Amino acid sequence: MKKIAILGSTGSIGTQTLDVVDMHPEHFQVEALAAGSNTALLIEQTRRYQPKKVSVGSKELADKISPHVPAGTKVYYGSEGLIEVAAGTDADTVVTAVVGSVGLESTLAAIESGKQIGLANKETLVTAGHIVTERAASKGVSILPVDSEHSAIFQCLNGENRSGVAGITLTASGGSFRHLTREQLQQVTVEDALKHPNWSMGSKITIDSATMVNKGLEVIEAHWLFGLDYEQIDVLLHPESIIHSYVEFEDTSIIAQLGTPDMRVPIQYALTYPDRMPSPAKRLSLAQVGQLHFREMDMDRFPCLRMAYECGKMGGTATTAFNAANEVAVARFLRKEISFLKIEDIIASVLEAHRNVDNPDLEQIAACDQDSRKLASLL
Ligand SMILES: NC(=O)C1=CN([C@@H]2O[C@H](COP(=O)(O)OP(=O)(O)OC[C@H]3O[C@@H](n4cnc5c(N)ncnc54)[C@H](OP(=O)(O)O)[C@@H]3O)[C@@H](O)[C@H]2O)C=CC1
Ligand SMILES: CC(=O)[C@@H](O)[C@H](O)COP(=O)(O)O
Ligand SMILES: [Mn+2]
Repeated sequence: MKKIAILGSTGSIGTQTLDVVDMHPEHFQVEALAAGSNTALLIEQTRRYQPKKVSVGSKELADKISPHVPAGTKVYYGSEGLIEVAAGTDADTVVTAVVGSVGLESTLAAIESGKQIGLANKETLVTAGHIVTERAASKGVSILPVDSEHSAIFQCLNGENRSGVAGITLTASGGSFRHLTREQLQQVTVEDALKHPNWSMGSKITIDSATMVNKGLEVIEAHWLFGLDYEQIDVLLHPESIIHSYVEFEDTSIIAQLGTPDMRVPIQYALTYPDRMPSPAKRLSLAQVGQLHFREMDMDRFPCLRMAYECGKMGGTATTAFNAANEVAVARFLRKEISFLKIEDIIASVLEAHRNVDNPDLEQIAACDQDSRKLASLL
């Protein structure tokens, strides 16, 4: 029986993690759940899974749900509540599925208390990868990837000697606007941007996919998860999202991981590794798929990917600034305050103003995050 805690249980990854639990109730016990503001769903989840601790975004929401949760469930709130859910129970594994760098503190708390991490919250590694990976290593804690591309790479590397790895390639669907030219991007709407061609995901990551920021975040995530140089990490356009990513070895062999696009597969693998169990995902029939397509990534069409590589190579607080600027810009786009193309303008302007700090500590990361957010909200 594996005991799990989920940060972001009401979101896309959180609810699919609970689908995995439902598939294998004899294998998993839910110890704790954290959500932001979806109190109705959190109450439903709490009644069903009877966790020992739950947390919501604010005191008001905690007061609202308290009368409706089972007597054995303690209710917490805010950033302290998130930390309590991450670190304050007997959970073996914490699935980090909140969106944004708000997940950093609770992920570090989970690591500090020796929990394995099922990492969906890529922004945490982007904003403070050196600190998160160092602390995990010093605590002997594994960070198991949930992100589909990183799960693919993780699976391809299974049993391989790392010295034989030449490089990895992350596949990218191209997002909602992959058929549009940059001219045409001037007219696009929030509603159109939220229609991802292959995956059903939360709104922030769906916009990140359309701007190619998602792949940029994933390049940086891969750098930290697998200890690879940026020169060893490539991105390839693959509209079908069937090949989830692949590793190329020194002898020219390539090992890829394939499957229908269904996040329950990588989520489950992160929870059951090194074992595999049946999944409700649809089986892949290559005969039915017939053809797969690939295109080289055009950095002029997707300048956010170029900026992500530049920040990753620069290191220091550059990736923190990139991430913070993007979080604010995407939130503004979703509120219909700015156009789609303004997202990349904001990121570029914040990076231009950014003064890099090498090997930053958490305080310097927090300062950079705040400054970048402030500027991004004014542009
Ligand atoms: N969705 C996917 O398929 C994939 C997602 N990821 C990554 O996983 C993470 C989650 O994405 P996704 O599930 O799509 O996002 P969603 O927006 O669907 O869900 C986000 C979750 O985080 C909760 N949340 C947000 N802010 C806070 C907060 N301050 N305190 C506590 N909880 C909070 C939300 O609660 P509430 O709704 O109650 O407010 C919700 O449960 C992201 O980092 C994303 O990049 C990676 C690969 C694939
Ligand atoms: C499901 C998943 O892992 C997402 O991060 C996905 O990768 C988004 O798709 P694209 O970024 O390739 O459009
Ligand atoms: Mn991904």
